[in-house]
Amino acid sequence: SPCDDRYAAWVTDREAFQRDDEPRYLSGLHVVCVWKEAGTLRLEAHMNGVLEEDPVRSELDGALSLDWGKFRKSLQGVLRFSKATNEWGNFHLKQPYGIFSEAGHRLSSATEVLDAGLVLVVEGGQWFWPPVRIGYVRGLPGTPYMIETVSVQPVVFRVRGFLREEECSVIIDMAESNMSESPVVQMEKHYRDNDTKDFRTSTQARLPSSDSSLLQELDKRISNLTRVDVTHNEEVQVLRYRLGEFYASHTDNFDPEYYQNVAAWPKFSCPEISLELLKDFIDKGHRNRLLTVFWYLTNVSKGGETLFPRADGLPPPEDMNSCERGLKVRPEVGTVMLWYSLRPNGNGDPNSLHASCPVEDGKKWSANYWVWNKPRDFSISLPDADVDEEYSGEQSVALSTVEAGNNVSATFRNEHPFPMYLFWKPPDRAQEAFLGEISPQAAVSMLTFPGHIWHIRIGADQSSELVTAQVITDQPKQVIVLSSDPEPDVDEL
Ligand SMILES: O=C(O)CCC(=O)C(=O)O
Ligand SMILES: [Fe+2]
Repeated sequence: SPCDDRYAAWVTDREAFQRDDEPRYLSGLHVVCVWKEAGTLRLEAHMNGVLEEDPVRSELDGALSLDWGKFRKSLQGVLRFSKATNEWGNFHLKQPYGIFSEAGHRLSSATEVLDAGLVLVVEGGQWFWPPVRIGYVRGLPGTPYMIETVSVQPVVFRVRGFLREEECSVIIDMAESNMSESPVVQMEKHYRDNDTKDFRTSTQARLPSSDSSLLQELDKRISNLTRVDVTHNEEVQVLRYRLGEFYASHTDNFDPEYYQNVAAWPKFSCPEISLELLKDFIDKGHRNRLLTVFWYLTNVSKGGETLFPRADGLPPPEDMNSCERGLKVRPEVGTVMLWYSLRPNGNGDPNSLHASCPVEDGKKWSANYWVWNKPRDFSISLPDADVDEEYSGEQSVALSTVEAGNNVSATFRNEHPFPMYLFWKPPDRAQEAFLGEISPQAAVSMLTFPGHIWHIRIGADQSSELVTAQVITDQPKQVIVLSSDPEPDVDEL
């Protein structure tokens, strides 16, 4: 198909799925190529985000390109998904599926789909970054940020240097005078035998964006990262953990199974949400937290890691307070993590379980930035996709994009007999992003942008000796060979 050389950035390696207790694919995210040939629309679809030897192929009547509603219906037919792929019933509350270009634009006509050629179809209705594989790094178009995959199940990314250190201190200052005990909406399953204090001991403050131009700017920066509109986010929740404080393993989304009898709960531990609202506010599961952008506002010298106990294919932990097993992410000031609590099909992802390990030295400041799959304003109801085939989606997100074609593929080849270490140097940031080792006689490729600066060092930390700094030019494919210049041998002269 005409998309053959574009698939690689959008499909995830089958080997990257480490769990043997669930399917090795991304449920509900389909990578689809659409093109016109002699008046017919041709389609090739790699279902559920993995490259298939035998992709779904189909032809549609060319006239469909004039009728968005029928086009959507036919595309859904070819991809053979139905609203029933969602596990919570009440399908009229499920949101219509979304069709996006590679740049993350929500498409709203068949002409746009044909122009895009390659599209991502997301059953859950909102953009979803495919993880591709652990260690995969992609540049966020139009920005200096690099998105690094740190886990595939759950889907977790890291973006270093996303917040400036000065921004982090301003946020801490804003929060410091407003700290209160962190509320926990305890799952019904747990509330009987758990006291909130055994579950979470940090303190928190909510900061409304309306109070701060910095927070408004961050709303935009984050929406550009998530490709989800700013109307979907909660007020940021700043967290402070002092020595020994922690948060046991939990998921950030709400599983409706656990919230069926809210009014009957003897103790309701989240004063922010009124009882009457709670049942409705999740639309019986269809209105939910989609993802978390987690901000590290300080470094932590010991402990305080964010733990994903089910990463690396691990079984569900028996002890929600244990920090023994799992993927541990070390807080670094200015870094943000992005993880998805829902799968692309809109269902909850139990692998997204995570915790904050106890701080063992100093203090940890961080923040939750929760993004929902639907707008937070309950008065905005999305149309029922069954009756509204004309649905063109919510308003498109304002993205600071350059054309996807401005990506540069840079290959660093190490011809030395020892490993070298690759760092990306964000503009106006002191902290560099460590992006991996290049073994002797090996090469590493990165998606990057003209003007990006890469540092090659002899050790894996930023204080080790700088061998060279490389500025990316605007050539689409660049090979940077790391070899020692032949030095004149003084003895022989
Ligand atoms: O502090 C962390 O690393 C995680 C905190 C968290 O998951 C939460 O507050 O929901
Ligand atoms: Fe959390």
